Amino acid sequence: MSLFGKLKNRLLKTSSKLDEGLDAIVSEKSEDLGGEPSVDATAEQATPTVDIAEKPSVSPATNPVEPPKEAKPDAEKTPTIATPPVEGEAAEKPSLLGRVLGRKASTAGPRRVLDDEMLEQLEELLISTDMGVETSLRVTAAMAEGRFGQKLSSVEIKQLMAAEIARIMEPVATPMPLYQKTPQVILVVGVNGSGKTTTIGKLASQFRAAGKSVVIAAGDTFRAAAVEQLQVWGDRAGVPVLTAPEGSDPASLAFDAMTKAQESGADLLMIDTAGRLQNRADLMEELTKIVRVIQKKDPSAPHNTLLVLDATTGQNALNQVDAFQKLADVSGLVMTKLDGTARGGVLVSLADKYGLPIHAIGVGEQIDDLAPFDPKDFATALMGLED
Ligand SMILES: Nc1nc2c(ncn2[C@@H]2O[C@H](COP(=O)(O)OP(=O)(O)OP(=O)(O)O)[C@@H](O)[C@H]2O)c(=O)[nH]1
Repeated sequence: MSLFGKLKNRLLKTSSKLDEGLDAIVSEKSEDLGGEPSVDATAEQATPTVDIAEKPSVSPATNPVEPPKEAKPDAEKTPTIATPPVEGEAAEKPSLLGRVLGRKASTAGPRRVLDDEMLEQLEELLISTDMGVETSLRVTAAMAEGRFGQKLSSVEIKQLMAAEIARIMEPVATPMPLYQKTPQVILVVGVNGSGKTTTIGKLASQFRAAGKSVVIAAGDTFRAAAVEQLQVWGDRAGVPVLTAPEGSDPASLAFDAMTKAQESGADLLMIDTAGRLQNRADLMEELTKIVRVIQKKDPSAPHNTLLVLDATTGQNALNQVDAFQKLADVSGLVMTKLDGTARGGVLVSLADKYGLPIHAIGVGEQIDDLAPFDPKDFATALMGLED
């Protein structure tokens, strides 16, 4: 099955929620006209299709290949870990949304005149997928522009919304940057249960597949179960996991791990951290100390601080971004558990509000269930459009 097919299947809950809601809204006051669509649903084709790996940055904070600070090492030109390029794929595969929007909208089925009432219902529908009020308003307003009073079918509405969602998300869809400097240190933060361990395992496996040598440090030293779980994932990925006795200082483990990674010539060091957001002062101290000690070995480290978020927490994910931005210098996001949630809209909200790079999305519990974030595929799958 294609990646898009997988993504679509896995975003089924959000898209079927939208599907049912849209059908109900349109058929509430519908006219089954058939014939030509009264709106040009292909107009959004003008949305620029940007090659993610090569696109220019929208702001320094979202540019993965440009060293954000002097202290950061030089970035390689073609670094894509959560998006390992498949040979020939880019050339052969036309833009998904382009294909979807390039197709004539289905002329069959009921249509409804776009008016204030319908617009409000559409806003509510998007809000129900955790897209947030502001972002939902933005999407529906863009969709309605120049189309007020026109008759729209569900498919046309989906296409217009998908185009707007893809437009919002394009600037944040950036693969995790790889730097020439080794070991590249990746600090992984996020609340307990968000999927940090799983994501580290999946990433390690992708790094290995890309020919990189990886070391993992089990920095949540206070929870034996968390360490064991990380070891399981390290085994799966074929990557060594450095641990320390339960209750020992995570910063000291990070220092040892950094030493080992340097001595063994590892390309990447991923450091798992505790996620006790309930005790922020402690967590902040812990994270600050980890950063301080690894900087003794390399002043430019950590080179990435990945925040792992759980999509099933919906809008609460935004609070977590707020909180972790205060605790650490978050450089990018991974959103997990997008499969099986009806709250996938939160990712749009996050992109709209914070503009932090989204490096990858977790779409299952298996080792290869970490997908590159493709805004067009995501928007199309989120809206339940066909490939
Ligand atoms: N369906 C699904 N489950 C996921 C995904 N990512 C992680 N999980 C599951 O979420 C649960 C928590 O994942 P962990 O990786 O242990 O989360 P953590 O943040 O390390 O949690 P702690 O070890 O408690 O700090 C596990 O049961 C994972 O299998 C995903 O993308 N999809």
